[in-house]
Amino acid sequence: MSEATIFIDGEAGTTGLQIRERLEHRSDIRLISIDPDKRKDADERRRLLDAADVAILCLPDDAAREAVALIENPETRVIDASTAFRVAEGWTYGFAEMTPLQAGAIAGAKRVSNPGCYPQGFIATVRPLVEAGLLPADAPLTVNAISGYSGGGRKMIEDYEAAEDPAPYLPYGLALKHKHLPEMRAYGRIDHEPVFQPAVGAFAQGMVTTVPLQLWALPGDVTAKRIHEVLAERYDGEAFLSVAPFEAVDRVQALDPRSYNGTNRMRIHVFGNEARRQALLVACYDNLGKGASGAAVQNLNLMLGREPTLGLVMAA
Ligand SMILES: NC(=O)C1=CN([C@@H]2O[C@H](COP(=O)(O)OP(=O)(O)OC[C@H]3O[C@@H](n4cnc5c(N)ncnc54)[C@H](OP(=O)(O)O)[C@@H]3O)[C@@H](O)[C@H]2O)C=CC1
Ligand SMILES: CC(=O)N[C@@H](CCC(=O)OP(=O)(O)O)C(=O)O
Repeated sequence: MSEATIFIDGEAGTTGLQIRERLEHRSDIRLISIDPDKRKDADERRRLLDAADVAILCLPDDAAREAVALIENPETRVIDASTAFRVAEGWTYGFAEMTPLQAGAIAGAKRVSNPGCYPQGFIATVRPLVEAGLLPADAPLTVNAISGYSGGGRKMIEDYEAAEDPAPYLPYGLALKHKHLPEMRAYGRIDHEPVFQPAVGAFAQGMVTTVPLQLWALPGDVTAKRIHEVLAERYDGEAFLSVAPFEAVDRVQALDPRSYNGTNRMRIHVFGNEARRQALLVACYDNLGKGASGAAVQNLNLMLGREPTLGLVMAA
């Protein structure tokens, strides 16, 4: 197996560090690093970007745009963890399980945009239902979600860890214009952006997204059980995504947002009340794992033609 040269631009940040941890022991990869004093030096970054087979960008959006513009080597492939290119033309969305064809598209792509953490849970639960005709594309959808504070990067981590009594639950995104809305709409295959109500919790890492559905308002006779069947069938055999048996939570801890921390796993649950004709679609995963660094390594494996699970923790 030939060794691939990988440069992580932003390797000292939250996402970059976690990707580094997942790659540094691998014999099929040669990691090249920037001198910490030069990490914002454009010439040095260009040199390393051009030397890489794959550059993984773990930067704020503007710095990610700048990094892409710096690249001169036409052979350098890119995985960008930021929001900058998620709905941009010429970029492949790096959510491998999104459709049966997506992993193949990522494998052949030059530019891959890692998905946002929250959108993955939303897209994973909603898109198969739109494609199966259970949810009309113009359905008015809502997504409620909670993330650990590491989702806000180094600054939020420092703030939470310095706080004496941080709020256990803090809703935000109240202006309803969160940066994840365009990708939720585009890849959820829906006509309208959902009402997205995220919250940050006083725990470091882990995430739950919830999409409530008023089944009585949908055309046809959609049941929660049918929704569960469609999702279970869609993700059957996937290494990283599983669908729990219908309503199979007997302890509330099963939906602890931290339950998949350190792994690249996502677990989907469907709950329903058939009499009221309501359902809940829930996804539980690690915002820094499947939500960020794990997905980036999964995409890298696909791009390099490696075993998809290489270097990724599978069990919680
Ligand atoms: N945290 C999360 O859960 C997730 C994050 N992401 C995305 O990943 C990206 C990185 O986020 P995260 O790791 O959390 O952020 P951090 O703030 O933890 O890390 C960002 C890193 O980029 C460095 N940096 C900033 N500007 C430049 C520049 N101009 N040139 C070179 N390096 C620079 C920072 O250095 P310094 O601190 O010295 O400025 C820091 O090391 C973001 O776009 C975010 O949206 C994606 C999914 C989930
Ligand atoms: C808790 C928190 O602040 N989370 C971030 C989302 C994580 C992030 O910025 O990264 P991605 O867009 O790449 O997923 C936010 O809501 O802006």
